[in-house]
Amino acid sequence: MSDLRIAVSGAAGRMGRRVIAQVLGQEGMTLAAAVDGPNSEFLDQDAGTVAGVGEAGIPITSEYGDGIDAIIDFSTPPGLEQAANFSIERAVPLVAATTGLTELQIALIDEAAKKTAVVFAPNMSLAVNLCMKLASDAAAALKDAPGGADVEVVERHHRYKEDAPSGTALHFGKLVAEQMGQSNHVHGRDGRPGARPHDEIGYHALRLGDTVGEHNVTFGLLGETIELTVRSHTRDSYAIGAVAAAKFVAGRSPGHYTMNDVLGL
Ligand SMILES: NC(=O)C1=CN([C@@H]2O[C@H](COP(=O)(O)OP(=O)(O)OC[C@H]3O[C@@H](n4cnc5c(N)ncnc54)[C@H](OP(=O)(O)O)[C@@H]3O)[C@@H](O)[C@H]2O)C=CC1
Ligand SMILES: O=C(O)C1=N[C@H](C(=O)O)C[C@H](O)C1
Repeated sequence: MSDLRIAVSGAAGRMGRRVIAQVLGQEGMTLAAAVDGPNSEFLDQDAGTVAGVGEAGIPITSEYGDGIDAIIDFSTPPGLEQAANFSIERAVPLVAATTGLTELQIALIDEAAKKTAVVFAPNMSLAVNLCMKLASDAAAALKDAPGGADVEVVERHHRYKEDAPSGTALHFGKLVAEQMGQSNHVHGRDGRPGARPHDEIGYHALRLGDTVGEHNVTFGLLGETIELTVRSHTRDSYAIGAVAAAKFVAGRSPGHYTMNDVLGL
């Protein structure tokens, strides 16, 4: 069987470099394109060298070319748009990992899923996706808890992160609200907001040094507390999941697929 030809979008970024390292290190997979921003200082440089894993023979460019079996996108909202438009034009399967997207950008991903197979997830890690299932189960079990259960989501990321709260934190909140019905999503608290109502989920975003990514979901009951915490120690946890997702979508029927599908959760 011929190698799976992967295009990496956001190639010179923190995540793109780790995805390139995974792609180059895997049997049955080839790096077909490495796309970065139009003004990237890394244009024309070798993608493997920039990733720190030795020459790959693929230059970083600002455009996609031919012969791509799947795109893995960890870039910026405009980078995601470019990747999704290419995916739509050529029916190339897409792994969309960029967060902080607008409704229009999400609609573009939905458009791609009509043409090809798409995994769109705010977090590609096994541990985080398993923790999401646990949070959903906990929320279902606690929805009628005597005295009610207050839910707060706290996330910690590196100082360079541009969106807040993280896409993962928002997804944790969405999953909890699907079970418990909270309609009021509050970002931080200040002043004198008064006693906490039950229909609220609070989000708190910490930005600290080089923290890779941490999420904590707390269920506060009267008399006891449950906390779920998941910590990513290296970006490889996301890159490994994204490469598994690319293998999963390649050659599959059009539609949206989840990381639970990919990871068998
Ligand atoms: N789903 C998941 O599991 C995870 C998602 N993420 C998300 O991935 C995204 C990237 O994170 P991170 O790697 O830390 O960010 P970085 O800022 O390190 O990297 C983003 C890269 O995208 C490049 N870029 C800009 N425009 C385009 C374009 N049109 N096409 C292709 N690339 C482009 C940037 O180039 P330039 O600097 O020249 O603009 C930069 O090199 C974020 O949204 C983050 O939240 C991160 C980790 C895990
Ligand atoms: O920007 C990051 O680094 C991360 N972003 C994703 C998010 O916003 O949820 C996933 C992960 O937490 C790392």
